[in-house]
Formats: sequence, structure tokens, C-alpha cells
Amino acid sequence: MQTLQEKASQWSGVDAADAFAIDDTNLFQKLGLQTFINLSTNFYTRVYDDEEEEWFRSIFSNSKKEEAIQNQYEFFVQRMGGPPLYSQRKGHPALIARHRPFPVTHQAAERWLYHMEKALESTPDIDADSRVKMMNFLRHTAFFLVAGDELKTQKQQIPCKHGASKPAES
Ligand code: HEM
Repeated sequence: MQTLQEKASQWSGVDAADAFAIDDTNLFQKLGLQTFINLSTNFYTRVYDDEEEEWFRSIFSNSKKEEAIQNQYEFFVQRMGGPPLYSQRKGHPALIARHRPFPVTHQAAERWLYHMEKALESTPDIDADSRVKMMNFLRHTAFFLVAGDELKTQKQQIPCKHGASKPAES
């Protein structure tokens, strides 16, 4: 059976080495805190204004924009070489578990990545090399979350012997 990481690589088209090339340089030191704040502000401004794809915007309807921005940039900062701002405030990122309430489908991942690509392009001070590194990591992670999301339905469908109502035939 394929692991979540393998599915993430296959579906995203990004192999693990490229996804984790964000660890080759310290992007937080290179870009600075304000750039991460600007990136997440740009991203969520686009998401909350997404009038073309109402179904996508509605995934965020129970979240406050300002909190979503803070959650995201604190996570990015800590994952990309900065201080552990997210975990100090909220604990382990546990990304799959925290996305459990939301429909993280292939289509949702593509829309999320579409907005992120635009946000990266419109944030000053993010050079092309950093942008490619970040996008590879984000694309791989988005499809890792899709693979995690699919476990929600699979768990209910996979028949298992533990719950069988009659003994196996000998
Ligand atoms: C694949 C499509 C995705 C969808 C549909 C999605 C959706 C959401 C939603 C609805 C929230 C709640 C907003 C909030 O209150 O913070 C959220 C939170 C979050 N997302 Fe995503 N997300 C996606 C991909 C990603 C990716 C690729 C990452 C990281 C690389 C990520 C990291 C986070 C983090 C750190 C939070 C805050 C979690 C918390 O503290 O509860 N998400 N996401």
C-alpha cells in the first residue's frame, strides 16, 4: 500500500527531495518575519474574496480571517527556519488532524495552490528561488493533506475482520 508521502509525491508531481529543499536554506532568515505576514495576508485576502469559486470560499466560512492569517504565518515561520511561534501558542501542528473538519479534496488543493501561487508572486521580497522552493513544499503538503483526507472515508469502508460477525471458516 502507498504511504501518504508517496501519494503526496504522485499527486503533486513533486518528489520528496524537492519538497523538502526548503530545509537547504533558512528561508526565515532570508525573507524575515514581515514577508511571511505579508504572504499570508495576501493569501487569505484572495481566499476570503474568492467570488469565482464560492464553494472554496465557504470552506473558510467558520474561520476568522485575522486568526487564519496568524495561524498560517506562524506555522510557515516555524517550518521554514524561524522561532516556533505556532507551537508555542497552539501545540503540535498536526496538519492532517487539524484539517479533518474540512473537505480537502484534489479540487480544493488546486484552488488553495492557485491562490498561494498568486500570493507568492504578489508579495515583494520573495525572490524566484525562494518562491520555487516554497511552492514545491506547499504543493507536496497540500496533496499530503488530500491523502490524509481520503483516510476519513476509507476508514469507514474498509471491511475488517475485527468486527466480523461470524468466525472465519476453517
Ligand atoms: C489543500 C488545501 C487546503 C485547504 C482546503 C485548507 C483549509 C484550511 C482551513 C479551512 C483552515 C482553518 C483556518 C484557520 O482557522 O486557521 C486551515 C488552517 C490551517 N491550514 Fe490549511 N488548507 C489547505 C492546505 C494547507 C497547506 C498546504 C498547509 C501547510 C503547508 C496548511 C496549513 C494550515 C495551518 C497551519 C492551519 C491552522 C490550523 C489551526 O491552527 O487550526 N493548509 N486550512
